[in-house]
Amino acid sequence: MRASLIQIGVDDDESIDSRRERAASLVREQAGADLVVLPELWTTGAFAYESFAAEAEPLEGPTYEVMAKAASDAGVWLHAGSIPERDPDGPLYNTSLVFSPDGQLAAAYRKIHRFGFDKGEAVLMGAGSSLVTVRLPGTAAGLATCYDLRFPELFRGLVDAGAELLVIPAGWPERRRSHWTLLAQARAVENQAYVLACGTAGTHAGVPQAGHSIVVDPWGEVLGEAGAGEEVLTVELDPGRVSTTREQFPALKDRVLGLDAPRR
Ligand SMILES: NC(=O)CCC(=O)C(=O)O
Repeated sequence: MRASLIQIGVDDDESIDSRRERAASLVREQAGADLVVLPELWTTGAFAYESFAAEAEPLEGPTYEVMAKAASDAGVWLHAGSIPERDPDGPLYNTSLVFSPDGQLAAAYRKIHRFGFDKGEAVLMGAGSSLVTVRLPGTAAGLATCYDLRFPELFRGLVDAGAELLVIPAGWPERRRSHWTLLAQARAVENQAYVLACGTAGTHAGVPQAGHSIVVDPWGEVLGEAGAGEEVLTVELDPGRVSTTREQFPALKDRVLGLDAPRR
């Protein structure tokens, strides 16, 4: 299985329309890959809080249309990263879209853990409440977004639902790059799953981005890591390695659930 992570540059001096077209061209260039991944909120930038409301789109808005066509033109499974979604009956959401190679929406995931503590995304967007997995040929992917990476219980839920690939679009800042790499490897090792974590390059809203998109195998080995700039990271995965790793080193079977709370 060939996966290509498009670590697109998100800079304030490029219009969203231009970046959308450029992203679609980059997806088309990945024809021959099995799975293509874009990052979190790559239209606005994950930290461009002041533009979320103005640039939010309905689920089936312009990014959906362009990405559905790009997926079918390239004949790939496309995790199109996330968009600021405007729910007609509710708040904004940070919503990831996955398209099948015929351009049909296969899954949508609303980010559960919103970043910013009491500011930014945490107050501007609503929180998703549902885990999402999507069947891919010969495997299953679990979806998470950026700050979700810090919450291991979410990934355990995805593994319990059958996920073997954990796909994480992000807009992770350079300031905390060491956490990004460490957490991506930790999620892979503890869940004995592939981690595909795709970030952005460039600087938007004054926040330099880490880049360094990374693919980690179920043993925790880094299969590929991008640099800081715009780049397409392509790796070969063997989904069968998830079950062999889980059989040969069956730590997941030793989980102990429902522990008693400490006595006071
Ligand atoms: N967009 C995000 O979720 C940023 C997360 C982040 O910066 C962090 O967890 O650190």
